[in-house]
Amino acid sequence: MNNIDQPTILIVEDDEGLLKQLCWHFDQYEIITASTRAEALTAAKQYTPTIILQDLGLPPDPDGVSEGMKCIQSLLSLQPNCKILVMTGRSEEKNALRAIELGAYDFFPKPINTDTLDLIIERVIRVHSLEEKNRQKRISSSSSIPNLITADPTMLDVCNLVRKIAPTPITCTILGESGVGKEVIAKALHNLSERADKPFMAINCAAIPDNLMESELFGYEKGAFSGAIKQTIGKIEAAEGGTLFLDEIGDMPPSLQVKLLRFLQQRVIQRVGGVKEIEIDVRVVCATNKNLKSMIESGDFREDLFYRICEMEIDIPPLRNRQGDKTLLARHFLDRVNQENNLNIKGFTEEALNAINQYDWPGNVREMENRLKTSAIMCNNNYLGMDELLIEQKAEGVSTDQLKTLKETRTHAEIGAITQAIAATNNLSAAAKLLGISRPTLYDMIKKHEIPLS
Ligand SMILES: Nc1ncnc2c1ncn2[C@@H]1O[C@H](COP(=O)(O)OP(=O)(O)OP(=O)(O)O)[C@@H](O)[C@H]1O
Repeated sequence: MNNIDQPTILIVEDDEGLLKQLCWHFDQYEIITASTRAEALTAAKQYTPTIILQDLGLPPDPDGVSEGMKCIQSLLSLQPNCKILVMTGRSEEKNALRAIELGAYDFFPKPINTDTLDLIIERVIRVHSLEEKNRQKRISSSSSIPNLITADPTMLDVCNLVRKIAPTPITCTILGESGVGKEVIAKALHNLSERADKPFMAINCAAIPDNLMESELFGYEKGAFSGAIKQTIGKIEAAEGGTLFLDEIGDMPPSLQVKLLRFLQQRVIQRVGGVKEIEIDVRVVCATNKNLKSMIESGDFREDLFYRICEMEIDIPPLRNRQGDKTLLARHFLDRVNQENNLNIKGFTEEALNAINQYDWPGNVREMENRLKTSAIMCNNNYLGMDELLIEQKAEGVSTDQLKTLKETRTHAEIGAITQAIAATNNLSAAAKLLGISRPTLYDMIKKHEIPLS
């Protein structure tokens, strides 16, 4: 990724003499040059410049501004965070203002006064560096939950709830499809509580055979059954003082549901084969992707246990329903894979990013994490593309869950686009430009849809 303290400057200028002069003047920076829109786009993709100095008169319209304006728009849709400084002729103020409307950051007149240009560049570097730091801070602190990245309003509500109930002894059950981050939330409940320095013990009720589950949970005394060669404590006892996370609680065998209920009511256990009652102080957090209420109706889950473990339910939405999270998480995982494997993949191709946003991610965040890990390792280019991502693009057409009223569809699309633009730019002016609307209109829409800004 771009080093914000050592900026890269892309100069887009078709006048060779001026180009040389600028390169010579800015020899303390990393400079890339381009003399056409196509070259500028290729260079922007490859080097992610911080600043772009761009002439408005570019071929095939060197005496007009049409190509220059198009170049600004294309560069900004590719690199919404870069700062474009437009070079204009003395009498081109109107064009300069149009360029600013399109998203350019500033303009300066030709012939170039290098002292003025130096001042502008220094200011732009400072602003860009601050914005970049804020963007990074916002991503890591938006949820204020360690290891949980989100910008989705529903998820941010979940994070608020987690912070509120973490310090309490409430028994929570986290509901949601596989891979949505239920264990991340369970760990957050532990880490944000006073029990944080005590153990967090997780047990996956679906992964342990029924006949071993009781000894796994409650432990056993020596000689309790053949093979019990020494006294062994179970997960509940091992979690003493901390948190016990019962994952896939819907798979708990009925015989053990009674024993678990007794433990939750009396807070004592007996090891298998033992007679002594052992007092235990643990906070219990459960999770499931099953519908416990219908399991109660079919007689597969005890109603009394349900009420014990669901003093508070925390519902985690699937990734496909979260606004802005697909892009945010994809970038987060790509950064992580880059770091962990010493790679330097700069981002996604436009096609790949569209595919990431259109795909439903049935395996949720886990699927995305794994997919990006393998794709990045296969990637030999600067940008991760469709060849590595291997996501099938959705066929055109209307799925049943798209059959909403026109108003609902529009509202959903507006909220999604606004949240994504803000997540991508972390700057309301740039977001408005990216969306092709004015800043006041963006404010009105944020207010209308009650979109949170932090
Ligand atoms: N919001 C998030 N930000 C970053 N990483 C996340 C997020 N949510 C989930 N993950 C990562 O995705 C993976 C799956 O998350 P987790 O195990 O918590 O899901 P789960 O809902 O408990 O899955 P299962 O139901 O299969 O047990 C983990 O590696 C986790 O770190």
